Amino acid sequence: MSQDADFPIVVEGLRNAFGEHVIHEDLSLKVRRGEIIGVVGGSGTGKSVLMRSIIGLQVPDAGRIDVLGDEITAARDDDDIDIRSRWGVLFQGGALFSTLTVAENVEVPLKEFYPDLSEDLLHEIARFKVMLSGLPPEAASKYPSELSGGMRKRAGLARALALDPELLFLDEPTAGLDPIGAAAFDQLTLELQETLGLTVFLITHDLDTLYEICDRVAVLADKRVIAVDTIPNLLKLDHPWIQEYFNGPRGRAAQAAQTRTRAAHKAAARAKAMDNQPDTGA
Ligand SMILES: Nc1ncnc2c1ncn2[C@@H]1O[C@H](COP(=O)(O)OP(=O)(O)OP(=O)(O)O)[C@@H](O)[C@H]1O
Repeated sequence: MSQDADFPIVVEGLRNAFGEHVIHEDLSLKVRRGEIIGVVGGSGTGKSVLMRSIIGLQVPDAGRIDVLGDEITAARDDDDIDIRSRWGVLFQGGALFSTLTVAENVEVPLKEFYPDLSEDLLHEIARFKVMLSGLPPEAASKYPSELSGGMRKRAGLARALALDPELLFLDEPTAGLDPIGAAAFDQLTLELQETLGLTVFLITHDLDTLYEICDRVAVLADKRVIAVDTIPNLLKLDHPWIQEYFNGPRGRAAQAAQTRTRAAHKAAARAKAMDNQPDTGA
């Protein structure tokens, strides 16, 4: 299999700086097809700048980025990136157009990439994406200001899914959500990844999200990705930030919560299996 089939995102030797302020130096990262990769790091370590570089919104000073086999860093401008329709992005805060309804927001990328679609088909696709994002049908005709924070995130997700992307970029999707809303959003992300076969690049500070749904976690520190691995393997590393992050009080609480969730799932599965046992009358 070719490299881009196995790794839809490949970043090599990336350098980003704003004036004297160097954000990334010789940063490399390979994202595997079909995984949910969590991207973590202290505030200001450049997680969003990395995402913006990958989707061509930030031109790096050096390095090479390939997405789905296309060299993003060779593109002259945004329109030169032919594969923009193959990814969807949920920016921090949703970045919805406030003067458009949720359905109209979802229709924006559809109209851009498929200008010949009929109005009826546009509406139908938008309604389907709204439903896929777990919003009630009536949300389609609402304006962003009429929605709760959690519903706005889902509306942003509906727009990110508009073009049936292969890659989904999520920038702090659970930030600002209550724990129940955050857990529901995590499960939605997992379901979408499993049913649509998405590769998900997920920037987060949310330890529960990392434990619950991420296959691997990339850690940004010292201007580069210092490790990419499963959480159990990251815990074996003795980097101070990794230890403080995953083994600090919040990290341990998230780990304990995951153990409890797994135990509850196992108990439920056992109970279900018992219910399905044939009744021998004994
Ligand atoms: N357009 C810009 N001009 C100048 N500096 C910028 C620009 N964009 C980002 N930066 C700086 O780059 C650094 C990394 O920013 P970025 O938003 O990627 O951090 P982050 O890791 O996503 O942080 P957080 O977790 O707080 O969201 C910050 O110091 C930020 O101020």
